[in-house]
Amino acid sequence: MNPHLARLLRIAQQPSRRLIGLMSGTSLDGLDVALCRLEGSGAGTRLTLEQFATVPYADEVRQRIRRVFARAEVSLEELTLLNAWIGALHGQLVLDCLRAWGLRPAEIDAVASHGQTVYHAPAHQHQRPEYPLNATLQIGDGDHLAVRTGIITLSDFRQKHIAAGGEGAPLAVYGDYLLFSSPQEDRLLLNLGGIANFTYLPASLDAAAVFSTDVGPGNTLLDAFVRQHYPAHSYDPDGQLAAAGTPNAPLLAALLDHPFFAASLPKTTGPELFSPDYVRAAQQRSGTASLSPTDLLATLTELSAEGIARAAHLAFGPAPQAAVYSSGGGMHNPTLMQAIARRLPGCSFADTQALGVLPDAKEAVLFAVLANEALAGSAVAIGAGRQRVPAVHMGKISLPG
Ligand SMILES: Nc1ncnc2c1ncn2[C@@H]1O[C@H](COP(=O)(O)OP(=O)(O)OP(=O)(O)O)[C@@H](O)[C@H]1O
Ligand SMILES: CC(=O)N[C@H]1[C@@H]2OC[C@@H](O2)[C@@H](O)[C@@H]1O[C@H](C)C(=O)O
Repeated sequence: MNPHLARLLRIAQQPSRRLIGLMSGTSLDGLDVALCRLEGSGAGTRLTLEQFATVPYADEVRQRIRRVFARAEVSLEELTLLNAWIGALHGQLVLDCLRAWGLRPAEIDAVASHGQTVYHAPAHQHQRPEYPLNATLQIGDGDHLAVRTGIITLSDFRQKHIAAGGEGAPLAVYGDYLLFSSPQEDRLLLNLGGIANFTYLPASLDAAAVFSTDVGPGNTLLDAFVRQHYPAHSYDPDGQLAAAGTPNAPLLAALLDHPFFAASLPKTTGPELFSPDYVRAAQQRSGTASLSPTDLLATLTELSAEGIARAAHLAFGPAPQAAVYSSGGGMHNPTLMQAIARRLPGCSFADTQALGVLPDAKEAVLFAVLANEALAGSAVAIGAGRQRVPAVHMGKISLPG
């Protein structure tokens, strides 16, 4: 037998696994690296986050990704080169983290790599009748990562979700359901990333009622306009710029005038829709093109909060009551968090540290959990009807030799 397959079999049969989860999101701020010990699988999963680091991307890396990120037409050569280059880069960053943590690659059972989303195209968003399907693309090839590190690598998780009828996202629902369900309270796990999304976990523990959905922009529009108007910054530090401005009601109304916000749940989206052009078009329609940068940022902050509230109202009625646990970089933005809390007065707010998982690590941890399920779990059956979540194992397996 191929010795790598024999090792894979041993890893799958072990009572626990040491996995590294990797996530690079829409903010392009860097690679999240989570070293996890996972015991058991499924609802019996016990997670220990042993190490976590966000390795910042050099500007050159961010600039290269931006050449192909969320654009309908790109250089195929650039995309081809980036796919291999990012796979090898992520492999090198894993080796750098292991060295800093005093660990050898042989001490890691597998790497679970999300890669870098470059384009997300659910059918309701691309609306091309000749392609009646959902699609998404993450680059950062798993074989390059496996060969560079010498570690078995699982990657490209979203394709199986789509092949089984999903939109390829949010995948958080699997990890949230396995790690954070509680009979004590209804919970909303709210991720404030470039795109905001939440997972509903009922206190009833009824798996059929569990779902996860994107809700609209999180940080992506805020970041884009901060970079444009305040080149020394890549985001609105602590929401101070937005706090100095005044939300503009006509612009907010124009920004919210899109079918996405009223579309039934679950749904996904991305910067392909919520782009700077989306904002500029809304400014033209509402006659607010000359808005001051702080008023624009104040309005975009309200947009992110309103998208979250409207999805919560769609799901739970006019007065949602749940325990909200936030994660993602947007939770560090007090102006955004206050705008959300104002719209959900019946909810309590904490972050996922209260549930034992570092908020900034949560997405990288998710991919370690997904890999653990692929290696040692059984397909998780969640949701029902339109909110049915594909009960599949996810991740392509790359052997290092
Ligand atoms: N102190 C802060 N004040 C305001 N915003 C912040 C702060 N810290 C982080 N952020 C926001 O969080 C973003 C990074 O968070 P995160 O890593 O969750 O984004 P992401 O990787 O794009 O997430 P996702 O993959 O879910 O899209 C930053 O770009 C910024 O918008
Ligand atoms: C296509 C894609 O990369 N989507 C991301 C994005 O970032 C946040 C939100 O949109 C979420 O749907 C998803 O990532 C998280 C990890 C998810 O799949 O749950």
